[in-house]
Amino acid sequence: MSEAHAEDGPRLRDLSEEDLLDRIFPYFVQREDVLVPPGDDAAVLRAASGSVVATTDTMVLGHDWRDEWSTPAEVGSKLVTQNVADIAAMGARPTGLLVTLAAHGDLPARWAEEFSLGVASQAERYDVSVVGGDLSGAPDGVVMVSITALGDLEGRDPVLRSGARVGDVLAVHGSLGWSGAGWWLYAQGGTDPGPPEPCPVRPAEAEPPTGWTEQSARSVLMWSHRTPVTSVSSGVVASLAGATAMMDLSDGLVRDAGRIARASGVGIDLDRASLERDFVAPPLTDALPLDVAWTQVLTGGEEHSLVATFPADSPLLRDQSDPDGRWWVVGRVVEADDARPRVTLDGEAIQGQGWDHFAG
Ligand SMILES: Nc1ncnc2c1ncn2[C@@H]1O[C@H](COP(=O)(O)OP(=O)(O)OP(=O)(O)O)[C@@H](O)[C@H]1O
Ligand SMILES: Cc1ncc(C[n+]2csc(CCOP(=O)(O)O)c2C)c(N)n1
Ligand SMILES: [Mg+2]
Repeated sequence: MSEAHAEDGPRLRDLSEEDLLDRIFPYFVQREDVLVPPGDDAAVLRAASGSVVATTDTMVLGHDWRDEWSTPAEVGSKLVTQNVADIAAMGARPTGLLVTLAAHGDLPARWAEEFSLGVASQAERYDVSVVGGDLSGAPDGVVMVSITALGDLEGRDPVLRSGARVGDVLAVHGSLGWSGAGWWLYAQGGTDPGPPEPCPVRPAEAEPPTGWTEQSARSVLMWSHRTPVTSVSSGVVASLAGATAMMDLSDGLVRDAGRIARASGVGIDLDRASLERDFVAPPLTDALPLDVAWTQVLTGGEEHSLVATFPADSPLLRDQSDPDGRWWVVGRVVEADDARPRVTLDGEAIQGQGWDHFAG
């Protein structure tokens, strides 16, 4: 909502913290495991299984989003997905979110409200309550938003990065490279051509549609960049099916698979033919040159699909019944070899390693 800056209406500096919270609290629906809702010094949540999964993720204006590209609601929605994906990647379900907004006083109060609305609607998608947060001022021009997410393993063991074993296969749930491709299109100076008719859906939501046009392909990729999605139920299913290691894909397949490989003391060899058949495909190849489509599949960030390793004979890999989409095998776990990079493609080194916050 870049227009919000031009809008009349109060700025944050015109409101007390209570005034702003009074505008924000009504968006947040409390689920039954919330014993003390937002408004006291801290919230109280039921911890049914006796352990709490906890993670946090932050976004900064200019570094993680641009107001020309993303509405405040889309920023809120993406922040929720980033955090929920980390909970899902442990094989847990999210139970509570704590939301922090640190902003300069000239920010329209409407920005904070629409951001909160985006948080609330994406929290609804993942069936998780917003149980509190924090407000802080910031220097001119600075807007930073952050969520701390809590989750419950419901009695399951957590799925760590360190459990991959030689002989396992590496599989991906959801899309690869769509968000990174959207970012690339924006960075090229592109604008979203607008929702195509009929609006296509992403693979985590339903069957991948066919019949893309360049316009519908560009639009869905740019949309995926603004509002990526993850699947909590698929993380739980993977855990129940015996996933040996799991992560959400935030910094690209090669870098994140490298994290599993390092934590597990193994190597991972990606399979070019599988990636080409199942991922270097429409809509990516309708909107991007082929080499860019490959780069985004291998290294595009902010996808928040899940990547996991499984024993090669896991029945889940042949199961196509999950309405949230299936797991696609993209590689295999091999012995670590000091003479080769941790992650290879058909045994060869890969150009480009994915997103790093400080190196860019
Ligand atoms: N400033 C910090 N202090 C303490 N621990 C940190 C800090 N930053 C990150 N960590 C921890 O380091 C680990 C890796 O962090 P990282 O942010 O890369 O993981 P992630 O949340 O899966 O990634 P992403 O932010 O890309 O989704 C996590 O366990 C995280 O809690
Ligand atoms: C304006 C702007 N510039 C660059 C990017 C790209 N970007 C930012 S963070 C990230 C990786 C995931 O971060 P994290 O590990 O914190 O989840 C990527 C690929 C963007 N979204 N907006
Ligand atoms: Mg993660």
